Amino acid sequence: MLNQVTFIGLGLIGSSLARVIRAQGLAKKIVASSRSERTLQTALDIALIDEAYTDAAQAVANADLVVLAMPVCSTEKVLASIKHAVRPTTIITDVGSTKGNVVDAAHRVFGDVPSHFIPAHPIAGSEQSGVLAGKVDLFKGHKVIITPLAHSDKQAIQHVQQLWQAAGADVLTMTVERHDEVLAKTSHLPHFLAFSLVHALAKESQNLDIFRYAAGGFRDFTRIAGSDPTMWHDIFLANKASILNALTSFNAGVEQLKAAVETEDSEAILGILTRAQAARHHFTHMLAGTAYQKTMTTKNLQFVLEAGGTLQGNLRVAGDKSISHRSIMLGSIAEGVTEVSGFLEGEDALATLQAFRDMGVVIEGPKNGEVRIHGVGLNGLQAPPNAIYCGNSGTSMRLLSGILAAQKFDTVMTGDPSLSKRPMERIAKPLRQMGAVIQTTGEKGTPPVSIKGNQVLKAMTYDMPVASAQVKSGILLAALWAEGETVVTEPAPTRDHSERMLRGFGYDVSTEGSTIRIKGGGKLTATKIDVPADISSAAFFMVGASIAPNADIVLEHVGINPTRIGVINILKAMGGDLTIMNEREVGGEPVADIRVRSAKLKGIHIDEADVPLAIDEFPALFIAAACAEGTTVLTGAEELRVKESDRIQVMADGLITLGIDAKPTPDGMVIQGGTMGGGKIISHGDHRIAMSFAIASLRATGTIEIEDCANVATSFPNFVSLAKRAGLKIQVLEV
Ligand SMILES: O=C(O)C1=C[C@@H](OP(=O)(O)O)[C@@H](O)[C@H](O)C1
Ligand SMILES: C=C(OP(=O)(O)O)C(=O)O
Repeated sequence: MLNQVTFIGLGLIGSSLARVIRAQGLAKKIVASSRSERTLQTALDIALIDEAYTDAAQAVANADLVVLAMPVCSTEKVLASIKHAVRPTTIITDVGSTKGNVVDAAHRVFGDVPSHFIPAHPIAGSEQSGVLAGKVDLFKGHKVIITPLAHSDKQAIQHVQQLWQAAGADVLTMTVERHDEVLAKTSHLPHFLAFSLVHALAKESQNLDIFRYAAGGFRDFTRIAGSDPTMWHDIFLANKASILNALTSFNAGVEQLKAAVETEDSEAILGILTRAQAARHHFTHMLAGTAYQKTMTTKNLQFVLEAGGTLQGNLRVAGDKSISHRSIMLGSIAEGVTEVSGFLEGEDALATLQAFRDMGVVIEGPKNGEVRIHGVGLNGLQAPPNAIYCGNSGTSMRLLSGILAAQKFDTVMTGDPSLSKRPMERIAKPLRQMGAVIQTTGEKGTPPVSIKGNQVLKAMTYDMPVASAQVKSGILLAALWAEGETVVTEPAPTRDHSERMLRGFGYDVSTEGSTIRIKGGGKLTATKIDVPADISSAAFFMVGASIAPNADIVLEHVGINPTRIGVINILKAMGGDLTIMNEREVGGEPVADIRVRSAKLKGIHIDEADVPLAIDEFPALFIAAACAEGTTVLTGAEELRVKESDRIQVMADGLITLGIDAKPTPDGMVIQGGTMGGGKIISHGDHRIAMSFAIASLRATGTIEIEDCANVATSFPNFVSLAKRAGLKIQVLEV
């Protein structure tokens, strides 16, 4: 609690902060000084302040904290006028949108910037101005940037931080220079453009008509041209250099789009628009704190499942994740336009899509699962502007490694905290053998992965030590650019979507037993891809319908590639009632509708040959085992320990919480079937753990709460709505 806070200036920002201080009783006395007597009188009338002065020096005399909240260009004058009136311990802060000129002003007035002067900038506002426009919640959830100097007083910094935190703001610090450069682009340039667009239109003779017919686009684009002219006049001058720089690069962008329109270059126009649209969506995600940027926010989703319920009806689950990733990758390096339908609009596949957009590929959509990829050929990828962010997706990072190893440019790939713990040497090592220069991080060889461009790759013969489709695919992709024939042998069959899809793009790949051969130097020709529903997503419903009483569902258009059907084999071996119907082939991949009804499951020793064919389905299958009569034993599945979470440990922990006797082993688990109660499950941000325990509720006797479920959007974004429609008693809470 401060004795006295003094505001110099009491417009929108100052009066909003005064309201926060008043509402929370942070100061005994609020004093203000303003050039406008009317403002001061109004503030006194509404009891926002206790004392008012037109003379700033008088207002600051007894202040512990002075907040400069007037237009930035007045800073020097105001500081000069209060210089001798403030105590040396008084903290002075400001709210200006530019920081360099404020610091310069302090420098000129005081000789050196006082250690108790802490510049700050709340990034909040509205086009309204004045003391009556202020709102107590104006800063809630907004960012406030503090730009302390090297010699700033630590305690003073802390006080200013606490003040803004009390206002509900998200406080961050950066240097003065960085602040001015960032704000020039994100705030000052848009205001500049809005003012100048409205001005240009208003000058035209038929302006009245133009404004009358102006639609939403005009409104959205120019809202901020209604902002306070004095304030913006000051900002434009105060941050002149950075704004002019930002304007120069903006102009270059305008010229580029103008040239594309002039020459009717559809490819270029679409390229600019789709990349802008994607960036804007990405930005919306960031603001909303949804899964793709989850690690940057504290937002978390919790699933709450009431016990009981059943599953009924026809369901088409989300598109196959593995095939969706590959459709973007191969489509991008093919010649011509590839059309994809049934694409999985989940965060993992979108991370791959974004990676290729970053490398200059024009990709339209996804819209209702449809994507059009304007392939650039094997030599057309361009250096991405930044590190490629793979989010939660191991498939993106390992397959991309193969492609990036063969490019002319250097790249770095990063991931979220889960992916950052996963092993990448398994792909880096064989790629090095082909001549790639690729570096993983730390003793465990995890992300970030750095790849040096401009290497000549050579074909190789490689016996894979782990049965991994990601490693196999990464190598096959690198082999497209390698001299000679690459030969890969796998220790057990893994999903062969890459091989099938390469053939679909007209590229010759041969498979004989466990050996795959591919020659470099060919070309891929664009094609059409129909992505089947993902058997890994369908698996939750297969298990759900098997364990729930009176269940009867049909899962439509599910991919039943023989390298993916472990879950069907295992459930059938446990006594599951599954019927495969309408088998057909779409674009080189077999699909079918699968009817699943309730069944009395029994425990089994899972055939190790089924392990790679059901590698992602074990979390769900463990739930089936918990509901089966007798013991289920899984061996040979140590790979589960290096997925999005340690799926052996995390599933065992969850099952034990629900009262099941589950014993983790180094390479699997032993589960005694029994009765599941309720409880709180920690999913460790692993989508498959979250969905598995959600379907467990169909047989549980108590409520199940599952923490950390936002990542379900990586592979199955509409899981909740589909599951609810089918009969799962699921609720989602934002916590
Ligand atoms: O190639 C693929 O699309 C995948 C391969 C598997 O990983 P591994 O190659 O690590 O077994 C699987 O777990 C992953 O979800 C998808
Ligand atoms: C392991 C998985 O995916 P990835 O390796 O692509 O993160 C999965 O989806 O279960």
